[in-house]
Amino acid sequence: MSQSTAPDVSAQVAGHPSSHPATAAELAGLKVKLRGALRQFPDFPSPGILFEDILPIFADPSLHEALIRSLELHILEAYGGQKPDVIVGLEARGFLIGPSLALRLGASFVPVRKQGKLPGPCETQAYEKEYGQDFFQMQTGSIKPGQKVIIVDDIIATGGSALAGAQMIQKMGGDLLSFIFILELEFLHGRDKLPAPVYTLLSGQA
Ligand SMILES: O=P(O)(O)OC[C@H]1O[C@H](OP(=O)(O)OP(=O)(O)O)[C@H](O)[C@@H]1O
Ligand SMILES: Nc1ncnc2[nH]cnc12
Ligand SMILES: [Mg+2]
Repeated sequence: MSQSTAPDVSAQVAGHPSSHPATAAELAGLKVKLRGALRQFPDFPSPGILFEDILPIFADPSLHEALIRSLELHILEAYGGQKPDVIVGLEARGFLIGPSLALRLGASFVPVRKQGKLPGPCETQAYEKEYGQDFFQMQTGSIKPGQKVIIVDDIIATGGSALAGAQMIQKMGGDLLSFIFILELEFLHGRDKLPAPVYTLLSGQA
């Protein structure tokens, strides 16, 4: 098992933010570390797409820890020490981030899955992304009315995937606090179509 130097923040999330050792300098250092790990693959999965590969972050426990710590620092600062009730992750790469971030914060994790994977009654939402179309689903009732929700995913490109998640959460009465991504493809202006504040650790392909 890997060693983690991060403190247990579950108490600090509930407490006063000024007691947390969060600093802009710490976050800046973590971002530099994470930026250096990303890889790009031209023409994947189709011609003209420059694919941003975030998987090296998860291959290295210290980078993995840097990622979760960065997102945790942002949430602690953004919400004044209050924690969200639910972290929602978008299948598939959002599942790499969502559960560990939720655990760190003492929040629930709820998945958005591609159509046909979830049992029982579901909410369904069609969406378009940078290189295709698909349908997302959530189990009906997986978000309770009034719950404070943050959506996490690896990348925001056109914003279509994240918008679909937001639409299902809002249909169930969730209070969507924000969207959090590792990387933003700024030239696609995806954040402009999203109905809550957007935070991205890194920007790319401006
Ligand atoms: O902002 P958008 O244009 O919607 O694109 C961003 C989405 O595209 C990718 O998911 P994809 O479904 O392609 O692959 P995955 O199943 O590996 O997450 C990426 O992980 C984001 O979820
Ligand atoms: N350029 C890109 N790289 C990786 N994932 C993506 N999802 C949508 N666009 C992407
Ligand atoms: Mg995805």
